[in-house]
Amino acid sequence: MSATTVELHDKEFEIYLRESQIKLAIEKLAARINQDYAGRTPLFLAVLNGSFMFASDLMKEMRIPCEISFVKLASYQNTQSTGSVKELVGLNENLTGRDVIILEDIVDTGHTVHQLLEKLQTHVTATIEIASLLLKPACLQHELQIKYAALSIPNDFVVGYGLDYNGLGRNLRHLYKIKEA
Ligand SMILES: O=P(O)(O)OC[C@H]1O[C@H](OP(=O)(O)OP(=O)(O)O)[C@H](O)[C@@H]1O
Ligand SMILES: Nc1nc2[nH]cnc2c(=O)[nH]1
Repeated sequence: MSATTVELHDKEFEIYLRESQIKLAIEKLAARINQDYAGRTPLFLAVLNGSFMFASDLMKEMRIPCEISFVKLASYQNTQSTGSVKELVGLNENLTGRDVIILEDIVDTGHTVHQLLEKLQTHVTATIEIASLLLKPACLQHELQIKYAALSIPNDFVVGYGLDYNGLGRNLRHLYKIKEA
């Protein structure tokens, strides 16, 4: 048993999706990918940090040959402008001709995946798709085709199962949503 509420920093969170529900959704998603990519060897690109737990559990369900690599969109201060721009780090693979599947823990506004897709445009992949554990359809601000979304959720801030609130909560085995004050 684990707690139905957790406190992280100054906020309280209540249980939202149990580990068993998350695992079931990942099994179903993996079954689709196993079927769709039969005869191919997809390369998963998992976006750190949040996706580490999802990536691990999804990989264990893959029954076809596949590879995984971890990338990160790191912020650095642009000296020319006030805004911060992101740099793609960790991409050491040759993506030419590969069937790439981006792995995200959550697609919220879609900014992250949109930026990542832009950065991957210079690579001549065979195919490129997005697989996300969580999708907040009401929050999307980009026209993105998220072919593989394990779970659609409302616009609540969630933590656990890899997702953090200011660094804490990634270790939680269930998913929690912020408690209304
Ligand atoms: O669709 P979006 O609005 O862009 O939000 C989704 C992104 O936000 C989180 O990453 P974050 O930048 O918090 O970094 P983290 O993975 O290290 O927690 C999450 O892991 C996604 O990458
Ligand atoms: N932890 C966490 N990170 C996010 N990034 C974008 N949306 C979310 C969310 O709901 N929770």
